Amino acid sequence: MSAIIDVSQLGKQYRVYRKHEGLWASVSHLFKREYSTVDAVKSISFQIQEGEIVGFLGPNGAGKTTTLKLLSGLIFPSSGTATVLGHVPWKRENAYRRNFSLVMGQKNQLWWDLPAQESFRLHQAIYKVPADVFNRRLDELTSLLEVKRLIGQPVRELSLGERMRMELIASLLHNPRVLFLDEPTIGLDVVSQKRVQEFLKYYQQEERITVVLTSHYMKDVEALCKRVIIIDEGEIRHDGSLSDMVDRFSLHKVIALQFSDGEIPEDLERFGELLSVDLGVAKLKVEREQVSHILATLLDRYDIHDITVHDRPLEDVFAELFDSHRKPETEEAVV
Ligand SMILES: Nc1ncnc2c1ncn2[C@@H]1O[C@H](COP(=O)(O)OP(=O)(O)OP(=O)(O)O)[C@@H](O)[C@H]1O
Repeated sequence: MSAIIDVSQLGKQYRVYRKHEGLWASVSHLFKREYSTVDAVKSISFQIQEGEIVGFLGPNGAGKTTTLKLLSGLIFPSSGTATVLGHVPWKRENAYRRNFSLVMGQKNQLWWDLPAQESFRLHQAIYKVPADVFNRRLDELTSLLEVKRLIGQPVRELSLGERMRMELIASLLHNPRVLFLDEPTIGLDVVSQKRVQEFLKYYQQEERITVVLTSHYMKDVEALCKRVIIIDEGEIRHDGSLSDMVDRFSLHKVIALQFSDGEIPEDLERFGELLSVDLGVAKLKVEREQVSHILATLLDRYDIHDITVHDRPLEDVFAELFDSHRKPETEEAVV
């Protein structure tokens, strides 16, 4: 089976204007500008099969949005190739446009001052969706996302969560086969995040569409993605199952302990970092390779009522993985 998304050695460089400190430097650089290049994406390759939902993860500035923009044909690559549904995205063929959608959590595609239903009708016209199909899909999507009563209200009056749900509807009305989601739950409260996650899960399973999702919320990733591609500084660091990712990058585990006498021993920190003590349960962060040795020693040494070993939360695994890669921001971007 050929891949629905096939990316081969794709690269994107941006030209950035180098800014110098001080008035004299600013004036002289008005006449002689200095540029440098940023490798936003460096020769990445991956394939995604039809019906997969893949988390595309990485720290700020890793190259996620750039990759999604390339795959949506919004920008041209500097090197390499890609096809989505057999189309080269940056050729911007109509047949491709009709079959994918890009939703960016930080950008609106809906008209701010108009009710969402007006934007939906515009989409219907652009994508030439027949009236009966459009009405049926709109009815289905607005019920699933529980926003039926809001589609006549100007978008600017909606809450962030309601607006995001409208954005999703707009992106799905023409029944795309591939959906790129860039931070779809950014800024949403926990309840709205969960609603969006549940909708995406249901919709993706029902329609078997292919989804590439970037998110900094690990709850989104845990709820939706079996496979994750991790990108950092424009390069792919991991492509595989979420559980393999945790196994590979999580250097620590957490041991939760409850002592029979309810007391926390004073010397517990000699085994690892004491993360918390809550309702008589002590959580100890220990090196993964030491877990069995530490468990044996603890059981031997103390009278223990209950003991369990957990993986660290995904957020912590990521923070550990990417912590050392932050760069100071000294350059100003130009498009
Ligand atoms: N238009 C642009 N001009 C110059 N540099 C850019 C431009 N867009 C992105 N970059 C740079 O390319 C790199 C990758 O940016 P990108 O937006 O793809 O990262 P990201 O992984 O989506 O980050 P985030 O999680 O913060 O959204 C960054 O160093 C960024 O500063």
